[in-house]
Amino acid sequence: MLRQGLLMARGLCQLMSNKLSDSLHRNIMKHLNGNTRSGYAWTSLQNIRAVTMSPWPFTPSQPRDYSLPNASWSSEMQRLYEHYNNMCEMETEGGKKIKGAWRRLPSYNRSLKYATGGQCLSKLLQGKARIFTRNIEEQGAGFEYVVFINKQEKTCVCVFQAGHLLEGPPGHVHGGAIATIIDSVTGTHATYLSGPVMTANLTINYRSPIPLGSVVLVHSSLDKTEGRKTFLSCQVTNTDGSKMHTEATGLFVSIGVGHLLGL
Ligand SMILES: CCCCCCCCCCCCCC(=O)SCCNC(=O)CCNC(=O)[C@H](O)C(C)(C)COP(=O)(O)OP(=O)(O)OC[C@H]1O[C@@H](n2cnc3c(N)ncnc32)[C@H](O)[C@@H]1OP(=O)(O)O
Repeated sequence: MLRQGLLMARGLCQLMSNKLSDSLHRNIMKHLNGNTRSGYAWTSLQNIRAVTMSPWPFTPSQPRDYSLPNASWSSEMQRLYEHYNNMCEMETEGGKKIKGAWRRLPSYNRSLKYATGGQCLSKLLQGKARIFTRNIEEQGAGFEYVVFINKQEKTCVCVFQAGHLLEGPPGHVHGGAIATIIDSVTGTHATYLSGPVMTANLTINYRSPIPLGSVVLVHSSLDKTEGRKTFLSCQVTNTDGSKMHTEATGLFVSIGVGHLLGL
């Protein structure tokens, strides 16, 4: 019955032009919620989304959005995704916008390639380059994460599940991998607030180890901006906030395109 339902949903989606609206996506997810432990359900959901990205289903022109749920996500990861996603701005099927303070940021394996006006630049700058957090083929083996931004509060939260390839101390996440996710989240946050930036300084205090496979929250908040400089603070906690794993501060400096080209 589930299979039939999914096939029907896919057929319906194929009739729609261009892309699946976020609200419909959410509705399908709700529908599938009872089957979230099933890899089949998630894989099918992904296919539905991928197929509907393009009017012609066999040449998808849109990249994969790595921040959407996949079969490797634990129930805790998925619960938190749903929690923040339900607070995001939504569009009803009638096209009406429902206000929400949060916004989920899509995440591709090469942001530049898919950014407005970035296509040419992405060819100039190492065409084969890929963001390494989004470059591990096996789902769940590396960095599984989704970033939400709160537009009003200028804060950001990332739900992060650390896979088995990120081991440092036995059974725990490598400090470099923790630094990577902090840099990625605060860097994304700073870019959202200030446009193109580079990390000038990242100061990290590791307070308690993060078990491999666990889900943590990475919170980022704006401290201040001063000219080209954006200062952010970051905390990595367990999901109920009772344990501090890592604290960090970051300085991001705004750059022009010429800086990336070495001009
Ligand atoms: C919507 C969002 C989507 C986004 C998707 C993204 C996904 C990807 C996310 C992944 C994200 C990954 C992100 C990454 O991993 S970025 C990769 C790691 N970072 C780098 O490689 C950066 C290398 N450094 C540089 O390129 C330059 O030094 C920069 C650009 C940083 C500044 O060189 P620039 O010549 O341009 O500027 P300036 O030297 O005149 O300095 C300007 C001001 O800054 C102050 N200053 C400088 N450095 C420091 C310092 N260390 N501590 C304290 N202060 C410092 C300086 O005193 C001055 O202040 P003031 O005198 O004006 O007061």
